[in-house]
Amino acid sequence: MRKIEHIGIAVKDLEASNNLFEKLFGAPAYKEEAVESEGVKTSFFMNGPNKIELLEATNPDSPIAKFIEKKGEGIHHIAFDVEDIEAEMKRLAAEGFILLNDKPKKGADNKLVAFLHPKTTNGVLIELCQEIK
Ligand SMILES: CC[C@@H](C(=O)O)C(=O)SCCNC(=O)CCNC(=O)[C@H](O)C(C)(C)COP(=O)(O)OP(=O)(O)OC[C@H]1O[C@@H](n2cnc3c(N)ncnc32)[C@H](O)[C@@H]1OP(=O)(O)O
Ligand SMILES: [Co+2]
Repeated sequence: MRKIEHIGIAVKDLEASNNLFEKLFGAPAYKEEAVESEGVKTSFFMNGPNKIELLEATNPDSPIAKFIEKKGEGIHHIAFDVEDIEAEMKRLAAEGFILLNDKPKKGADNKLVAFLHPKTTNGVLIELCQEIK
């Protein structure tokens, strides 16, 4: 794992949160993207070297809808940039972490992604991200 790729924040209303984060950072989201397989629409902000992903649920079964129902809005996951996602998944599985995917899947912002179950990572949902070249 290299650096933090992004921090994911679960929000109820993407448009309202886009306005809020635009005021916070002084610059608008550089991208909006829906990811149907995850039941989310997302927006991305850069602040210096830091990337923030806002996520709104698009259906009641979405992980974001369930998370907001239980815990409310807030930090949902931390994503780490990896060079070789399949090798990293294999390494982490051998270390005893529970992976939520058998293989990498297409995420947002041109990434292949995979998740580790928060019950094996001190209650924090971890995402692995590999840039698609
Ligand atoms: C846009 C694409 C991509 C990107 O490119 O960046 C994304 O970021 S997609 C983000 C949304 N997708 C995901 O989160 C996929 C991975 N998540 C899951 O598979 C599930 O959400 C889960 C983590 C397995 C939980 O699902 P499930 O067991 O069905 O939900 P429950 O509501 O029953 O929760 C069980 C248990 O887990 C706790 N939980 C749930 N989410 C989180 C979280 N984000 N962080 C910490 N803990 C979480 C939840 O509170 C429950 O705990 P207990 O109540 O103590 O049992
Ligand atoms: Co993410």
